Amino acid sequence: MVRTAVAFSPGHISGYFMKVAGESPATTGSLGAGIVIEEGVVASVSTSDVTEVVVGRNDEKGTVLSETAGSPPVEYALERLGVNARVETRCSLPIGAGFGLSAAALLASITAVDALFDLGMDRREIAALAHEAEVVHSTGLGDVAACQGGGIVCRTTPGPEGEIRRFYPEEAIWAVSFGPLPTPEVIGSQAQIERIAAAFPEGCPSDLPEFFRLSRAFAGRSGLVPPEVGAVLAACDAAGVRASMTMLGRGAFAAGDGAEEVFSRFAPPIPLHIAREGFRLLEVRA
Ligand SMILES: Nc1ncnc2c1ncn2[C@@H]1O[C@H](COP(=O)(O)OP(=O)(O)O)[C@@H](O)[C@H]1O
Ligand SMILES: CC(C)(COP(=O)(O)O)[C@@H](O)C(=O)O
Repeated sequence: MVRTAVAFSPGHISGYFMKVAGESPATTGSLGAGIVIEEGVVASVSTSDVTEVVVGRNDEKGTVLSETAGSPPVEYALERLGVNARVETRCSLPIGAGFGLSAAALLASITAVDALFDLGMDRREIAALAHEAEVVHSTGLGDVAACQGGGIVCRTTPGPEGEIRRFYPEEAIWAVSFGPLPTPEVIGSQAQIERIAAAFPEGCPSDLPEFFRLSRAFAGRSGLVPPEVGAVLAACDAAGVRASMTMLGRGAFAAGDGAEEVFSRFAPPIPLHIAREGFRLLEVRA
């Protein structure tokens, strides 16, 4: 009989980050700040003789936009756990566009695998394996650490066990996306990593306006802002809207009145919500 476990993880938009290279994946990661968003990934994991991962994307109404086979980081995690399963991930945000969906897919999938196979993993073990898979595949450095909880997150030491501060503003967040920016190409380049480190701001933001100020200063100095994102940010400046670039994706995010209107001049604005909680199991069904 096929059994299925379903789990969810929020996504995460980095406003700014800096890579910290350790001797192992566990000690490698990033420092930085970002927003954990309720728009994440649901993973349904079912018993199966062979491992198969299907990556699905829906619109807000549930209509399937795309379905592709395979996810190297998720397959890596299953292999490390020594299990075979059918994994189906569902998200609505675009993949590879700076919304931390690789980390969300890993956290949701591992949480569901743990429940399905009664592996007895605790939250720290689930996060440690998700982080390892992210680092090994260069798909992320700090998103797993962030998605252990909700809110606006500031990470001052690397890894899921690092120092993390959170606060929970009520503001609505908006995003626009012009497509992916391959994370491995950026975090795998020494020149880019050095420039990013030089742009990294000191300290943690104490409120949302300060988070946007620090993120925006970082984006400007990082050399990562493509022209189409630069145009959106300039329009936000002109309208007095707090905004910055989604790291690492070709897009922007913003808060407050006016954000939706300014973004709608460039691409369909995507409404986002600041998450209150991190990854979690939803159900196990026979
Ligand atoms: N929803 C998802 N389900 C399964 N795997 C995913 C998902 N999103 C991303 N991945 C994996 O991560 C890779 C992209 O990583 P990355 O560029 O860091 O994406 P993101 O910016 O969305 O975190 C994809 O090629 C895929 O292997
Ligand atoms: C910015 C990034 C290195 C990648 O983020 P994403 O493209 O969303 O996977 C993130 O993991 C971080 O360390 O802050």
